[in-house]
Amino acid sequence: MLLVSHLSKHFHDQPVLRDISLRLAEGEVLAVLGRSGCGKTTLLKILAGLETPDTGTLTLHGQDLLPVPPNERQMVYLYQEPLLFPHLSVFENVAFGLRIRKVKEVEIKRQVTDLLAELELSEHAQKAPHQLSGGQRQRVSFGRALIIRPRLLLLDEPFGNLDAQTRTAMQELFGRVSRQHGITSIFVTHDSREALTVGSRLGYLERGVLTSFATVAEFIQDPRTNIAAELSFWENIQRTANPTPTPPQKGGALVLESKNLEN
Ligand SMILES: Nc1ncnc2c1ncn2[C@@H]1O[C@H](COP(=O)(O)OP(=O)(O)OP(=O)(O)O)[C@@H](O)[C@H]1O
Repeated sequence: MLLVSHLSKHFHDQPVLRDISLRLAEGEVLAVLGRSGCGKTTLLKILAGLETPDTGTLTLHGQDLLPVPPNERQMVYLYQEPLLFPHLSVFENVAFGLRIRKVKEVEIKRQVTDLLAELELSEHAQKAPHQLSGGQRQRVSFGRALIIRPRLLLLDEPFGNLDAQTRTAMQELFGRVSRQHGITSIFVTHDSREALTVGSRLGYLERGVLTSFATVAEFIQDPRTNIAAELSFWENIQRTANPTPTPPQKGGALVLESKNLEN
């Protein structure tokens, strides 16, 4: 369980996070939607230990995180550019976290092979990162994170550089694999559709203030998410493209209608 209480952060005299509190149970994915500059990255950096808050507390499974250095927090922070070792194969990139933990060779082979299959990367196992597409590199980076079973996965617009179709496929894959592995994560995004696809919990960050939504319906109806406006835009387009055919009417009915109008 992650507990964030009354977290605030200023840069110089600019408030960037204001009194943020949240609670995330194990296995939940909190999707945080927000526009550019709202403080999403700063929130993730504080969780990862890369920035310190001015005020507030952070606990993970009851442990106070603030004194814990980033490399001991057992979190992984993924962002748009996948960080891979260029000289290692896909297999060895994913295996890396197990090798430094001195896991036995036979176990490494089993875990990495299984995970590569889940991430649809088996046929690319021996390739170097430069021989992969952007979506494949991002899947390797996800595999590197999953293999060490992080206590918290932090994702900062991880699919932002991918084309729309690859992005949709990655969102589905992320949702499926993180559910299977029971990974607790915070996923920040500009894209409301992405938030709805990946999030089991939903939040909106605006000028450093986090709103948490109890239901998907609340999220959809909040005008800041822009979803209701977008739905009505598509409905209008559909109506224009496929106007409802006027039901065939008898002359009498039409006459009656025009009479009524005249009255
Ligand atoms: N190290 C820093 N020093 C000073 N100001 C900073 C620093 N880091 C971030 N900021 C400011 O804090 C605000 C929030 O930045 P942050 O990177 O958290 O935004 P974001 O929501 O992730 O935006 P984007 O989606 O564009 O990356 C911005 O106005 C930014 O200029």
